[in-house]
Amino acid sequence: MQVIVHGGAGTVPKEPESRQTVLETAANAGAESETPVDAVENAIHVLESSPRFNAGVGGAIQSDGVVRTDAGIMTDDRRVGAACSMPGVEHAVSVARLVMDETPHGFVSSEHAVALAEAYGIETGVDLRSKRTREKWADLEAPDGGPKAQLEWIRDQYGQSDPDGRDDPKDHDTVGAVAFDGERIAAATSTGGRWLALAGRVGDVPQVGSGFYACPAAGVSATGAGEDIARVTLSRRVARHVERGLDAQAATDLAIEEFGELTGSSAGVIAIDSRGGIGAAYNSDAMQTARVSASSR
Ligand SMILES: NC(=O)C[C@H](N)C(=O)O
Repeated sequence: MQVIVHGGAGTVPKEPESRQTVLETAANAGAESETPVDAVENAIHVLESSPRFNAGVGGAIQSDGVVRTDAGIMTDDRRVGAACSMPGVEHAVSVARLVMDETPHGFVSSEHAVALAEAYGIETGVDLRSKRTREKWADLEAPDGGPKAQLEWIRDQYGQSDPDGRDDPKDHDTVGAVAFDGERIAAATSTGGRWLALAGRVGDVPQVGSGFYACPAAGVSATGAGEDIARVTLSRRVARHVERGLDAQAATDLAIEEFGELTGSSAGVIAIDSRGGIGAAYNSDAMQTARVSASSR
C-alpha cells in the first residue's frame, strides 16, 4: 500500500516536529490497512483526533463559536460520499464514507448528517474545541446577534490565518490522505473549515472535485483557501493533468501553478497516480506531508 497524507497548507508551523510525528503515525495506520478506502479513513482518523490539526478535535471555530466539520471521500471507480457542517462530529471522514457506502446520495449536510452518523453508531456530541481553541475564542469578544452582526464582525478577520494578531493559527491545518494498493485508489479530506467563517459556511473540502477527487488515473486531496479551491475545482484539475499524461508530481506542480495564476491565492495538493507516482505541491509557505510505501500489501 502506498499512502501520502498532508496536514494542511499555510504558514510555517511552530512545532513542525510534533505535527510530523502525528502525520507519520497516520500514514503508517493507512499503510497497514486492508484496502485503499480503509487506508484513507484510518489515516484521517489519526489526524482528526489530534488537536494539532484543523479537523475533528481542534477544528476551526465559526462566527457563532461552534466547530463544524466537513469531509469527502472517493474511490477510483468514482464512488463518492461527503458530509458537511456537522457540530460535534470528530470523525467527519467516517460520515462521508457512510454516505458513500450506505446511501444512494453523494452529499448529506448539517443536522441530517449528524443524525445519520448517530443512527449508524458514529460518535456524535463530541466537544471539538481544544484548550487553545477555547482560550482563543474567549479572547475574541464575539458579538451577540444573528448572521448580520456576525458577518459584520468577521468581515475583516475571515481568511486571516492569525485572527486578531494571535499566534498559533489554526486556519490551514486541514488534513487529507491518498492511498493506492497497486490496483485501487482512494482519496479523502477532512476539515473544520477556516477560522471565523460565518456559521454554516462550507468550503471546498466536501465538494467533489474541489477538496478531493479520485478516478482511474489518480487520487487527490487539497488544502488551502476553500472558496478559491472550489472556483477552479483544484483536485479534479490535478486528476485531469494525470489523465492527459503527466505523473502525479508534474500534475500537482502544474495545477498549483495554474491555481496561483487564476486566483492569486494559496493552496496545496497531494496525489498518487495509477502508476504509483506520488506528488505534492503547494504555493503557501509550508505543507507538511508524510508518505509510506508498504511492500507487504
Ligand atoms: N485549511 C484548509 O485547508 C481550509 C479548507 N480548505 C476550507 O476552506 O475549508
